[in-house]
Amino acid sequence: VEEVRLSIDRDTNGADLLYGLLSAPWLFLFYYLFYYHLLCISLQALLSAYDSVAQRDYGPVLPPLPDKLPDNEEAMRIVCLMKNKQPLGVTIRKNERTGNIFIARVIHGGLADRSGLLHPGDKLVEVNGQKVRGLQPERVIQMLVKSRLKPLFVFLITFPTLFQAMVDYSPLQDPAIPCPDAGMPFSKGDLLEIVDQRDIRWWQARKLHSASLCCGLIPSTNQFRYKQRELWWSQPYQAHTCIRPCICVVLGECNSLCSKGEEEIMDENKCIETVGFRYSLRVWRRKSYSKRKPSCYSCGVSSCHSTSATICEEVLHYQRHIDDPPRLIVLIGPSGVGVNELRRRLIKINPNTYQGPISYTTRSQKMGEKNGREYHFVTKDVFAYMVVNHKFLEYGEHNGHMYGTSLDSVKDVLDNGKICVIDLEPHCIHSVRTKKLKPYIIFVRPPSPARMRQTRKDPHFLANSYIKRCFHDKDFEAIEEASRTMEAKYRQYFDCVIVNDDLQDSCMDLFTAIQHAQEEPQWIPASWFAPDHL
Ligand SMILES: Nc1ncnc2c1ncn2[C@@H]1O[C@H](COP(=O)(O)OP(=O)(O)OP(=O)(O)O)[C@@H](O)[C@H]1O
Repeated sequence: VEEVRLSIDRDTNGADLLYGLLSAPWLFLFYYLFYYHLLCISLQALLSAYDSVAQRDYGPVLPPLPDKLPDNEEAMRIVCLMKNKQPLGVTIRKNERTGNIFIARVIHGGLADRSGLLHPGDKLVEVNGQKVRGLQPERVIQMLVKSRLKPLFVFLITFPTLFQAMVDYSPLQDPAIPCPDAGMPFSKGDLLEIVDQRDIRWWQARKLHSASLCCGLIPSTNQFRYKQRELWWSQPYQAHTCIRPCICVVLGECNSLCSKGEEEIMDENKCIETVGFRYSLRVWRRKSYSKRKPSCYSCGVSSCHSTSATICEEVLHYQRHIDDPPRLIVLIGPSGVGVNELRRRLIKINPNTYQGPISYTTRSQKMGEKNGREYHFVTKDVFAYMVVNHKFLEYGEHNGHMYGTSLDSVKDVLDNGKICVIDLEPHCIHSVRTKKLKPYIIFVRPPSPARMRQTRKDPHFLANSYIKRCFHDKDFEAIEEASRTMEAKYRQYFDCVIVNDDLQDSCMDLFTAIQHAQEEPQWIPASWFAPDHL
């Protein structure tokens, strides 16, 4: 200001004055400093903006995991879907008993289908952090629909599809397999996870509970059927050795207990104390084995069931609910191994928990017997009517009289809340493998013939046993042979195997197995389970 006043006093030209002022070095320095400062500020702002952008987490904020997680972590998934106007394309089902919500169907071509993230059978746990258990399906659908144009987080548990092998398979002996080394051998009863079913002839699977996590090729159901047809046509010239399916057998084929006179078997009349046991039926069975004649009475339902036409059967993990009826306990074993002795002891020790079904017979009622206690006494016509109407799980003839175990008598026991324990011929297994009965099948295996000789001929034991039966030495080899044959053909159906060596130990094993069957989760065919599960 001072400099400008002096210039005016000196009557200086205005333009010169302005020029002088603007070109003054101090002003230039001022501009320079000012712009430099501005530039620094801008750069700083730019860098801090960059930093904050770079540091910012643009990933989804996942809802916290629920407290109770299943042991199998692989089964859990959190799925994030961005919904547009299109419907999600899933239907929901609620298990009324447990309140669990499941995906029932994934509509082909819908959003869920195209995402590949949701599958039928998946259990929904949370939708956007909100628990869904117990909610009505309509409410869950609303929750799914609401999050249009916002990320939709679904916490779910998937159940891998598992199958149980129904045959033995050896790829190295299969001439049809494209690469034998890529094949996966398996045995009846193995649990398989089929990971790829796209190829019509060869699936890819891995074995559960196996040290190797690698997948291998196995024949598809189509390929298996084709092999079966080939096998059928090639008989008797050449048989496939790579697949050993379960082949339908006739009674007597696998039970080769050597001949035994009826006098060696305790007289039926002395067996009034065997109330409710199918003693006569067993006597009849033994007679049939000894004569080795195929019987047409062996089973009420066709024993040549379709499972022989499948390579594997889908299974699911099942935990019996407290309100479910108890599972049917089926004991299977070669004649003479001690199935009846074990069953009788179990029921005798705890008659309030275990019970056998009351059999039907056409023989006349004896003194001291009561209809519906020892047997249901019926006429031949009634019995024939029941046979025709598939009422029996198993039936047969002894001394001109018919004997049979009906499905209804088994249901009566189960409906009373008791655990029904039956013994059955293995080829009749299919008659009990139903959703309602959910049988737990225990195979009773003999110990070595030497141990059998020791235990079965012990006079002290015989004095205390319920059923007194004399064995010859050759019987023990026959029992072992029958057991081997039975196990080879039917082990895919066995849930548990008990070796009947020391009777006390075997009783404990049986008791533990039955408890396990009723209280612990088990693998059961998906067909016994699916409608409630979904
Ligand atoms: N662990 C055991 N130790 C010694 N003896 C046994 C044992 N288990 C069973 N027994 C005896 O073996 C004989 C045959 O048993 P049981 O009648 O129960 O056989 P099963 O398998 O029911 O045969 P079947 O179907 O032909 O009647 C009986 O005398 C029984 O007491």
